[in-house]
Amino acid sequence: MPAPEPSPPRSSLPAAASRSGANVLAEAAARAHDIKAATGARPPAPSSPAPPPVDVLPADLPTAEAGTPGADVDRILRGPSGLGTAGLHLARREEPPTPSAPPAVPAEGTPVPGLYHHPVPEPDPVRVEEVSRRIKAWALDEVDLYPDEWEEQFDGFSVGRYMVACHPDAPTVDHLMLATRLMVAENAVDDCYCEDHGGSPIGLGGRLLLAHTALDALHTTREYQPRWAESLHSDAPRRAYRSAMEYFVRAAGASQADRYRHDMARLHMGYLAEAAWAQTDHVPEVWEYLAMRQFNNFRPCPTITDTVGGYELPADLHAQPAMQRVIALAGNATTIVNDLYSYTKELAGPGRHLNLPVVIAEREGLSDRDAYLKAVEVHNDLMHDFEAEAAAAAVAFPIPTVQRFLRGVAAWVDGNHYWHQTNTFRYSLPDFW
Ligand SMILES: CC(C)=CCC/C(C)=C(\C)COP(=O)(O)OP(=O)(O)O
Ligand SMILES: [Mg+2]
Repeated sequence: MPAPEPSPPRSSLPAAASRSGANVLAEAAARAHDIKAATGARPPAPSSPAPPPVDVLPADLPTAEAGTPGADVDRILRGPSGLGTAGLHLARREEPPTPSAPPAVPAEGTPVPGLYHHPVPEPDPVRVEEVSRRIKAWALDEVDLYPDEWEEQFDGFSVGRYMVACHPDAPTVDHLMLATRLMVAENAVDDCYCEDHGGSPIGLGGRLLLAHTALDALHTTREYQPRWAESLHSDAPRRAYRSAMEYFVRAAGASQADRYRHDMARLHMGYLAEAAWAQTDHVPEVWEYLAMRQFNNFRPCPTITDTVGGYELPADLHAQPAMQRVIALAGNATTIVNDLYSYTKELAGPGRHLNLPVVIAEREGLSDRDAYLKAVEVHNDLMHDFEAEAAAAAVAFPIPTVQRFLRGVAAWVDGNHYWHQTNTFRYSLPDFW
C-alpha cells in the first residue's frame, strides 16, 4: 500500500498574507534564505572591470523629524532592532571600505518651504564619482547617447549623485549601475521624444511604442525580425533602452523584469495623455491632471529597489493591493516633488507646460503663489498617506523582503527629494516666500 501523501505545508503567515497565493507560501518557506539575502545579494552581470573599492555607508535610512506624522512610521520602516535582527536590515556593502575616502561636501539648494520631507545623509562621494565615471563611459562608448553640445546638461543632471542617494542599500557599484542606466535611458526618451531635445506630441505614440519594444521584445516572423532588431540601434533613446534593459534583465528575476516592463508601459501611457492634452492646449481638471501624473511618474524607479538591492520581492507580494497603494502613493509624492522643483524651469520654457501648480491656478482660479502653496499641501498629504500605508503594509506582511522593499521605496522617496533640492544646475525655486 502506498505511503499516505504528506499534508501540504501550512503557512505561518498572517491571514492577509496567506491568501496571496503560492509564492507567498514559498516566501514563508524561504524566510531563512531571505534573512541571509538581506545581508548578501544577487550579483548583477558585471558591466565593466571590477570597480575600485568604495566606502562603507551606514545601512540605516534617515529618520523622520521628531514630532512629524512620519515619526512612528519611520520606526517601523527602519526595521526591527535588538538581538538577532541585524540580518533584516538593508544590505551591508560587499565592497571593502576605503579609509581615505574624501568627506562628502554638503549639498547646495534650499528645500521648498513647508514641504514635508526627510533630509538624507550626503551620498558617498566615492560611489558618486565611480557611478558618474561609468555612466558617462556607457553613454558615450556603448550607446552613443548624446552629441558633444549636450555634455554640460548630461553632467549637470548629476545622475550618479541621484542614484547613490536613492539606493543606499545597493551592495555594489554594479548594482547601482542597473538603476543609473535605466534612469538615463528614461530621461533620453522623455527629452528626445517628448520634451526638451526635439520632442513633440506629434507622432509620439508611434515613437514610444517602437521604443517600448526595446524593453518588451517583438516576437514576429523570421522575415520581419531583423528589421526590428536593427531598429533598436537607430536612435539614442532606443539604443539606451535596449542596452540598459539588457543589463537589467541579466540581474533581475523574470517577474522583476516583467514588473519593470509593466511600469514602463504605464509611464508611456502617461506621456501619451500629456501629449494629447498639449496638442489641443487642454488644461485638465486637477484630479485629471493627478491621474495623468500617476502614470507619467517616477514609479519605475523605486520599484526596482529590490533588484538594485540584490534581492527579490516576490510577484504575489508586489501585486497585493496594499503594496500597490504604497507604490502608487510613493510614485505620486515623488512626482509632485518634481512639479514643485521644476516649476520655474517649466514656466520659462516655450508654450504652456502642465504641472500641478499651473493646473491648480488655472482650474481653481488661484494666484500663482496660492496655487503653488496648495500644490505643496497636496504633496504633503500624499507623503503622509504613503507613510501611513507603508506602515500598515509592514505590519500586515511581517516578512523580511516586504520590510526591506518598503524601506527601499522610502529611501528612494527621500533620495529623490534630496536630488531635486540640490540640483541647482537644473532647478530653482520661485520667489513666493
Ligand atoms: C525617470 C523617469 C521614470 C521619468 C519619467 C517621468 C519624468 C520624466 C518625470 C516624473 C519628471 O518630470 P518632468 O518631465 O517634468 O521632468 P523635469 O521637470 O524636466 O526635470
Ligand atoms: Mg517637471
